[in-house]
Amino acid sequence: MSSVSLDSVSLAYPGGQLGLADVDLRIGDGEFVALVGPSGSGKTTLLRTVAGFVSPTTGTVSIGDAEVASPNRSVEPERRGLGMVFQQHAVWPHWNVGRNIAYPLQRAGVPRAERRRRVAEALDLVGLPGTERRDPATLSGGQRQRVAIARAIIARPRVLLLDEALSALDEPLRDRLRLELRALTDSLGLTVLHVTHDRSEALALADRVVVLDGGRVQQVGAPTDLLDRPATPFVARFLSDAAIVRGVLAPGRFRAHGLPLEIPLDRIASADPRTRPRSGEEAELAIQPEHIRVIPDAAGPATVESSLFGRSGDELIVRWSGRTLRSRMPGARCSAGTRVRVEVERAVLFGPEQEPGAATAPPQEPLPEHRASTAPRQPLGTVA
Ligand SMILES: Nc1ncnc2c1ncn2[C@@H]1O[C@H](COP(=O)(O)OP(=O)(O)OP(=O)(O)O)[C@@H](O)[C@H]1O
Repeated sequence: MSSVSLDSVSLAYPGGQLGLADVDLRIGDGEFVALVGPSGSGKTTLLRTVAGFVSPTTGTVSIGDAEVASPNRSVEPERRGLGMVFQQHAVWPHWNVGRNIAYPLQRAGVPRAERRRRVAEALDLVGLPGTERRDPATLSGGQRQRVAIARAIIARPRVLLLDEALSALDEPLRDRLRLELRALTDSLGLTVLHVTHDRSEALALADRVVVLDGGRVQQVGAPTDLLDRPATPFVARFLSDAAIVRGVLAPGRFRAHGLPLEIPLDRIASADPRTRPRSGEEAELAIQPEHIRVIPDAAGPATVESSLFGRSGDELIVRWSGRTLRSRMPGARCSAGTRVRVEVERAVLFGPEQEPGAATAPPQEPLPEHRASTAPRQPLGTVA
């Protein structure tokens, strides 16, 4: 039995904007699933559709065995057996911690003594024992999010919906709460649907990650599958900052267009062996920054344009034949201005049909991780 299912769900907002397009998704009992995608890709819409705040235009939503939404019928959010945590305004400031957490039980008519016992139990679970009488204003941001989590789980929901629930917190608190959240949801056997703009968080926390774009599911898979076998250049670019290089398959090698780069086929995996292009055919390669080796060489054809310090190795932006490439290889240390040569250790091959239109219209959105960095603003991995 699936805990949450969406079958052919589409949703158009009253103004005509497309929120979701033909989404099929099955989330198993006790599974932790993260939803990621660029801004406007439909993450919040999908979560709100499961929650019951919006209704699908076509298709159905089921929780457990019960169909909770279809175009002509919608079960109210509070009758869907869900817990929810949002990024902000999650705790009512005029109520003390205990009353905040007890609210769902109070609405359900649970007697006072039972409410007290369960509030204490929930506070224990989120690591805030004995704080029932505290004013939320006296809590830190992380403690307030723990209160919100306690309130979300107190009614023993079947499914927990998290909308950027950790995003407002600073590192390293966010990191710690991530670990605690995963341990808590595992111990309670909760099914979790977690919306986040943070790709690393999604990959770190989830059993499976759903990548959305334009309201459509682009790929669903375990984190390692998505990184090793992205279904489309978009997924490789979005999740891994992969450079997308177009070229042609020659005997035994891939030859790039507009870049003096040839890669032997034994370093290239196929995204989908059924559609692997043949020799002489046009193709696209996705190359992750972790697989681009930059070697200092005074006679090299490329230059390190910028270098950001990273714990395990520098993050380098390399200018080569009019293109920029990103390299993030463990152990690499290289300063800006260094002449280098570039080697590709691994790449994933796509036939042209795996992303129609990609060859002529690469997405222009900067990668989220680098919005605030000193790296160049143009998207990496697209031919200049
Ligand atoms: N209330 C609304 N009325 C009209 N259009 C909406 C509404 N909410 C969302 N949309 C549109 O639906 C699409 C999906 O939006 P949604 O908020 O689900 O994306 P998202 O992936 O959560 O984005 P973000 O990461 O920016 O929060 C967008 O085109 C958006 O403009």
